[in-house]
Amino acid sequence: MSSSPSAPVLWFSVPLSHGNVHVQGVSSLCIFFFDFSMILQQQHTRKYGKIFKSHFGPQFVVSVADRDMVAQVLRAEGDAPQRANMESWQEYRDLRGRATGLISAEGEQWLKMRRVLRQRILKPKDVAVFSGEVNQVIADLIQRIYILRSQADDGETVTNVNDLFFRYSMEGVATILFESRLGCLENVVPQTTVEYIQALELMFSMFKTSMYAGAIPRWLRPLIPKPWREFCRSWDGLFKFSQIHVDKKLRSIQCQMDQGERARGGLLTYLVLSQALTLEEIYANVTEMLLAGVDTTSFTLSWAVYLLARHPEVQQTVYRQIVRNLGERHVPTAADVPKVPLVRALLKETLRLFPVLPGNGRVTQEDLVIGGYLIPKGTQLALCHYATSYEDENFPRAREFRPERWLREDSLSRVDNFGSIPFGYGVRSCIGRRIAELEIHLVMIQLLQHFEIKTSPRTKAVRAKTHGLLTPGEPIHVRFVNRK
Ligand code: HEM
Repeated sequence: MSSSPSAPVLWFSVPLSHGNVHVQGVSSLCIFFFDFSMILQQQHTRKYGKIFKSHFGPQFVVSVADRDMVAQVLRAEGDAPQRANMESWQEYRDLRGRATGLISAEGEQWLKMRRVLRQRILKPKDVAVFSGEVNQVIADLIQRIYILRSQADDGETVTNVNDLFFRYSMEGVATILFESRLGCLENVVPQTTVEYIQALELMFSMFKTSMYAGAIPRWLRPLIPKPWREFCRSWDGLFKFSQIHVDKKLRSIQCQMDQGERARGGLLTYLVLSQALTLEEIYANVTEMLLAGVDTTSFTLSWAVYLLARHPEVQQTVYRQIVRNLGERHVPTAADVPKVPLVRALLKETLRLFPVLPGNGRVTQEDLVIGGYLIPKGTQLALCHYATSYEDENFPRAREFRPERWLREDSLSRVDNFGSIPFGYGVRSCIGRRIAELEIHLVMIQLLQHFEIKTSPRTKAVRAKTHGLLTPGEPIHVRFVNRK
């Protein structure tokens, strides 16, 4: 969009007038995607309006917390939108001679990889073929719930469900990405997987510190070496793990070919055989996808279970639809999901209330006029969809957990709603969305078929906190009670 001469120039701030821009001295951190604490999003939107400017050290960020303005920004995007500055990720990759993956790449490099990957995992029908593999993981998850319950005093409570769902999500996404099982849901988890989990934990535990490290000039690193060292160490661990599994697959494909067999398989086999990406690009992409696909899915599942336990009437309605349309024990596949629209609605409503990525980052690639303000090219934007998700204007009775609002027949629902875009929107939206949906839909159906999920005396009111991602502020404990 071209700049309008009459629009105030947001970048340099403007004298008070209608819709004046406020300069904030708060820390708006540009991390994984964009961590702009959900509390701050809401507080600042109330105080400063739906578009305001913040600064983090020398860096300025324009926050947009309005459904229509967010839609305007995302609809105006070019072919290769730029998310936010990923310099520290890039620097690590340069240092170790590694390639960038979808998250960290920009421009032509990103476009090339996205074109390849989107052919295989972007559409629901592409991932529907993984239903069988995901169901095997779900069978192990349910077994694990029986084991954990049997160890509880009341024979029903599972403590810290996120630990369980973390293992499920990791196993599920790895089954699809590596075409092999990792053993996360077994009693004794293999050592390489334990090491990966440690690297992942390290990555998240010092996320903010490491990003400060990225923002600190290099010459200061000798004085404060730890954050950068840890950042590199965690990436080393993540890359090492992916490389082990990709190489294993390579060897097995080679073996098949040596025996004159045609190698068949899923995503990884396709990537290897098509040679559309270099081997380094394959390592980088599976590393970044695994990183992006585990906590996001597990936190969402933890919240969904928490909400269902606290809203038994909603749970009962969803369960009744499952029994009516699929049966009590039918093992669902992707083809069954449209028959239970309340399960889809449950996921949308969970992500509206607890969007695991509460905001999203973009760098404008052209001058834009948003809300009457000129936003010059190169400005960093924070799209605050946590704030818009809680607006009554976008979602009537927004604080209530009402999955049915997402059903077409619901009188309060609104189609094409940019108020809640937990997977982003457009050409740079989440490439793993369909994988996450498959994993969550199928597991929610089966969990509800097997168990009634109930609060236990240990279930507290859990608040969300931001820690790079929006996470439960404390462990969630619930009872998994056998269905009669
Ligand atoms: C509930 C689960 C998930 C949520 C809420 C989620 C959300 C998001 C969001 C908001 C973005 C940024 C989109 C944008 O900038 O417009 C994103 C990007 C991305 N996600 Fe997810 N995600 C989830 C699961 C997954 C899974 C399972 C995978 C991999 C298998 C994955 C891989 C990625 C990748 C690679 C990107 C970067 C895409 C690009 O830049 O082209 N995500 N995700």
